Amino acid sequence: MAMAVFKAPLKGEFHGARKMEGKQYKHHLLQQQSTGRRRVFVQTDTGCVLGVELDRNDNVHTVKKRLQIAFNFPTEESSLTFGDMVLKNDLSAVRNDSPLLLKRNLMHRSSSTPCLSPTGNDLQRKDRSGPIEILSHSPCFLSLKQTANDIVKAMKMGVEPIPVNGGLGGAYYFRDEKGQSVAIVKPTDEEPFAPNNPKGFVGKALGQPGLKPSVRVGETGFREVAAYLLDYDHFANVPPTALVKITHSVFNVNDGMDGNKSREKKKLVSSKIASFQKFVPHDFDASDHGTSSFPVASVHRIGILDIRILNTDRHGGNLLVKKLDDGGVGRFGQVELIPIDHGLCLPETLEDPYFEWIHWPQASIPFSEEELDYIQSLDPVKDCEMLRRELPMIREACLRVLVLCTVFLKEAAVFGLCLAEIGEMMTREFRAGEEEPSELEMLCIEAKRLTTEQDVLSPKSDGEGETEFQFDIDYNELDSVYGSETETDEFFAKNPFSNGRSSLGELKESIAEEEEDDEEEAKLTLSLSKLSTSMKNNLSNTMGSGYLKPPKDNQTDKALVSHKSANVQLPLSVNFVKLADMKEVEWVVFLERFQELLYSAFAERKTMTLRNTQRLGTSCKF
Ligand SMILES: Nc1ncnc2c1ncn2[C@@H]1O[C@H](COP(=O)(O)OP(=O)(O)OP(=O)(O)O)[C@@H](O)[C@H]1O
Repeated sequence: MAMAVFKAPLKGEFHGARKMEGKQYKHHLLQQQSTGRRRVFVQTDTGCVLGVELDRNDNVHTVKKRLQIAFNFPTEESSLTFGDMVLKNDLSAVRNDSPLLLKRNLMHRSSSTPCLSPTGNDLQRKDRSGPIEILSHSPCFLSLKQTANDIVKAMKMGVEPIPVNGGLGGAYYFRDEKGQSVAIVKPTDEEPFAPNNPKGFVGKALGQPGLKPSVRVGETGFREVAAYLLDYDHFANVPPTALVKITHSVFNVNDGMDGNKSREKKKLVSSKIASFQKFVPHDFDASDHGTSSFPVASVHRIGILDIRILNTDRHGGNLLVKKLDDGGVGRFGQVELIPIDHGLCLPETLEDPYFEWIHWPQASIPFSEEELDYIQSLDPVKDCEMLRRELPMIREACLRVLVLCTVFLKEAAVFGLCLAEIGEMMTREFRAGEEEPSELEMLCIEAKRLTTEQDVLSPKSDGEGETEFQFDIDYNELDSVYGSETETDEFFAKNPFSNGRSSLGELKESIAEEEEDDEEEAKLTLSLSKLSTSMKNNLSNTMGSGYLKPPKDNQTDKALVSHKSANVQLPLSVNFVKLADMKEVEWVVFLERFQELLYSAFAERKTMTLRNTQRLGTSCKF
């Protein structure tokens, strides 16, 4: 049953348009390589942004020196990071237009540290970039370039952006000369809990675990862009989205990490890294009205995207609805669906997704031939290559989630499962107040167990020079964010956001932790034993009883306490299985084992659906 998903080439028909424009892009890359000149955008962990021109001779040291002058703070006590990578000295991996993060070490930051914006106008003078700079020369963003030009023209005429009232994060409608909204801009440092959030949800530095523990503060913007880039041929209708460096006085800058005081009165100009999405005129969203008028194809296409990117936030408000005709008095005619807000997709670990469409009748209708062709044309390896190229800051952990979910989708579609069935297999259930792993997670747990039994995991194959993923970096990051071991313990004791381990990576192991692991193990075994009979039967039939062995990486991210700041109450979130802690060789074996387990899991799911349909009677068929 396992398909050769990694060998399947991309089919031209779905990706043709972007391929055509690729030549121009390649030319740009070659030019850049030959001169060694690059421009990067350095963002401090409190949100301030500066464009910096690099030449061939630059290294981390020389760049930090320049930043020290510009930002007016000692940069030797800080680290420069680029996605997963902490840059030591060499800058050759850094690509043109990349955003870099300058993080101060903990001892130099306190919650009262003001956001770095020492002399806004000075900074602007040193930074020669324009008011809106798209952080890519890729042809994928050509239409947005025009939108950006229209906005700049309008700004010169005095047309001001309008802050968006709803939502937890800072967002702004930018307008054209006619005063019409043409783009929605969401600065990364105004996300929920980020230092410059305008709605009082503050308290964390960029790079720390955010609203969802598996999505770091300041990293929702590139996810929005990833969703657009992965939506080949606008199959799901994601509005064009780019990462930009944008400068305007409308943006919010707080006085301190924990402060709600913005410097609104001063109205200083500030530069931000932000997601920049085409504004799509619409009539309402999917939470406002009944869903029966939604076209089956639109629901399927959006569902296919949500599955690939493990969207944890597809609620009704994130599906805009545009009426295409007037269906007569009191009736809706044709509508178009526009999926927005993909900031919480591609988490760093497997999470509980949220698929609003899961119980819509459209999701139970089999995929069409065209949809099946599209799914089969997907190539997760090429997707990763493309994302690494376009969004070099993307974390390997996110890419693994993308690969796993795409493999799952492809295999499930070949087997004949419908959208609802696939979504259900990915979704966790709550039983007796406890969250249980989804069927997908159970399969991963088992695949991981089988992987560890392989020869490749013997010490000699512990690959030298293997890629180290962000979990390794996390230890350092957490040390620098939360301090030394003692400080860390104290932090976690005070901060129920964590259960004493990083939500994104384990901290040092200790004897106490092993004891805790035993307890967790017992708890999880109990939890797993309560799993749906489908999974249990299925797994025990195909794998023997060993499958109940619980994972070692169970983590709970607990609620935060005080009002609004990062100490707001957040729901519990459990991490049943990590993907990024596997070395490359283990990951490949894991994927093989995973695919081998799928057939019987799908068969069992199909049997369950049939049983339920028979029990409910034909009237429940859509
Ligand atoms: N591309 C778009 N075109 C038109 N309107 C949009 C677009 N994107 C967002 N909006 C509008 O802006 C509102 C806020 O956007 P969005 O939900 O993406 O922001 P958010 O800050 O992430 O919100 P939340 O905290 O609810 O997740 C949406 O409810 C929608 O009305």
